[in-house]
Amino acid sequence: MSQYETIEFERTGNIARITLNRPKAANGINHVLGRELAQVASLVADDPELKVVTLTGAGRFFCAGGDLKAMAAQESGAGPYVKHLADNLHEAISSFARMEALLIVAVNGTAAGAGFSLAVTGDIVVAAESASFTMAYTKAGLSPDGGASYYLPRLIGIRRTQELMYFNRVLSATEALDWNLLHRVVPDADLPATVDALAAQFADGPRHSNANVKKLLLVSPDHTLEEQLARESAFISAAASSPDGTEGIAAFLSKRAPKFD
Ligand SMILES: CC(C)(COP(=O)(O)OP(=O)(O)OC[C@H]1O[C@@H](n2cnc3c(N)ncnc32)[C@H](O)[C@@H]1OP(=O)(O)O)[C@@H](O)C(=O)NCCC(=O)NCCSC(=O)/C=C1/CC=CC=CO1
Repeated sequence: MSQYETIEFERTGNIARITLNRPKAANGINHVLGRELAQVASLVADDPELKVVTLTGAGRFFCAGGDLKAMAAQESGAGPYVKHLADNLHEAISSFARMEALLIVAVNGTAAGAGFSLAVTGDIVVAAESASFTMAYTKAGLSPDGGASYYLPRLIGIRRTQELMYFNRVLSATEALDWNLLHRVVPDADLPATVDALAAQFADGPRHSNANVKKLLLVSPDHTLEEQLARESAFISAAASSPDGTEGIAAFLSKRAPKFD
């Protein structure tokens, strides 16, 4: 039996799989899901063996964002409840962003509000053809959270971010791909196999090198060229003497595929 009420969690070798599991509520984030997501994100972020974490939703939704029914049920106003949700969601997003393992997000259906924000935090983001994306926050009289105001301007620029946040435009998966929000769109039936293949590919890959890429890209927009050059230099020189670097270079010279730990 799962240790979580609203999340399925499975770990096989160096791959962990997280599934948001409130399908009857469109995998909306209530206080339990928010808390459990923060817990599971911290668990995977602290696991030094993991190379890949996958994240998807059960049923026909990826995640419809904050649970609006639970918000409406708060007798003395939804503010404190939403603060609690946002704190947990933000803890989870920060853990995913800082962890060395790669986060592969499989967007299996609608991603709305905080569900959209969560989806784009992935290092690799793959969507089913039928998936759709909408910010939805201002339509519900709320404002963005989940890092949307951080990631979206960096990914798609201010004008497109405004289009999503002010107009609540709904993007199809193909449009989201064209807008640089995703890496791949695949037929719905192929999503699980595609994600498994990507997870296996990165599970065989160089953990340290991929973690360096992740760390470099996360801070890049806030650094000067010289700061970033200094960081690149420190990272690549450490990588060159690491087991991954030693194996990668040796494999090239002996004309064979590298075998990373
Ligand atoms: C576009 C939709 C997501 C899907 O539309 P559709 O396919 O037509 O399906 P529906 O019939 O509308 O929905 C299926 C059932 O799911 C329930 N549901 C959907 N979204 C939510 C939700 N956000 N909260 C609670 N329940 C939800 C829906 O009522 C149906 O159940 P019943 O048949 O029993 O009624 C569409 O549903 C939609 O637009 N949903 C709202 C999207 C939205 O506004 N999301 C919230 C944005 S704000 C936000 O995310 C904020 C926070 C705050 C802080 C921290 C953390 C999280 O989020």
